Amino acid sequence: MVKHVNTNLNTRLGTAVSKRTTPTADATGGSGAGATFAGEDLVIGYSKDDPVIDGESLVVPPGEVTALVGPNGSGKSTLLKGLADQLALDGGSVVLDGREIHQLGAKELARKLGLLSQENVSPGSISVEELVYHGRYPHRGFFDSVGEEDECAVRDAISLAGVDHLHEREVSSLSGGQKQLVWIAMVLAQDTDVLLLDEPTTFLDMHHQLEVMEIVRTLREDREITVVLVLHDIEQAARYADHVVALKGGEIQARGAPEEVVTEELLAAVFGIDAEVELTDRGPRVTPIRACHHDP
Ligand SMILES: Nc1ncnc2c1ncn2[C@@H]1O[C@H](COP(=O)(O)OP(=O)(O)OP(=O)(O)O)[C@@H](O)[C@H]1O
Repeated sequence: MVKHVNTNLNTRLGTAVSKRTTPTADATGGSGAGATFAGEDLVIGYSKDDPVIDGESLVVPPGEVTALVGPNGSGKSTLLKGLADQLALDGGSVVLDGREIHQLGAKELARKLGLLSQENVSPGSISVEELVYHGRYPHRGFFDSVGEEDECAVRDAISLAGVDHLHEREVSSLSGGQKQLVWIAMVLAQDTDVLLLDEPTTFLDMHHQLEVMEIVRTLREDREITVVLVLHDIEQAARYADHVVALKGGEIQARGAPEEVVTEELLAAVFGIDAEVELTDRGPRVTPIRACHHDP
């Protein structure tokens, strides 16, 4: 089963990755591999008096995968939105390849950083292909510059996300999981060096969850894309991420290699569960036993 998944995936990735070798690849904004990305002393929230994130810093290792984990309401999406300039910072700064992101124009930022948000709305009746074009051009006014390279990026993103068979369908007619794959195609079409993915496996069956995580792994290995993703499945986070950052109450409680962070102590303190953690060749295996005291 997994072998079958990987064979399809490699074929799809073969096409998608190859476009990076074109001489014009940098015209898309990509600086190449391993963008540097960090947030320092971040204050982010929805009211200045009561920020969700209050003074946290996060250095994202270039060309690697960092997973944000934590209970509901712990601030993962808020942090991601602040890092993506989707929520104005009330303090601190986010620096991408040596420049503060709020100083980048919308177009330049969209060429460097892609965000898969949880709050996706598709405009009216629109086909999958049209929507992925919107992903390639997240801001109005970009359509005047559509070229062969853009068409290629859209085609590759649709193929990579495995939604070729849906490309003519109206987005509104798709299932939740199918829509999620289309949102993923949208952000892949941006062809950025930094990808921020908020719960990319939401709504997906086990097969597609594995495919999406393998896409993340292969993008990291073949293109050295810098990825920050939010995951609720802690075993998946430990297996696919190089670094795990655990949040609770808007504060970073632990960060480091998966086996350092995913411990029985952390699961009790951050998630409020008694669990057994066994270290295996595939990373920590977590067996939840019961919900214990949970202080939100
Ligand atoms: N649009 C908003 N307006 C006001 N408060 C918000 C808004 N979105 C989130 N919050 C609050 O910010 C806090 C952090 O929410 P956030 O969505 O970042 O958590 P999360 O860790 O991503 O949660 P989940 O796992 O449930 O998606 C919560 O207390 C939430 O109620």
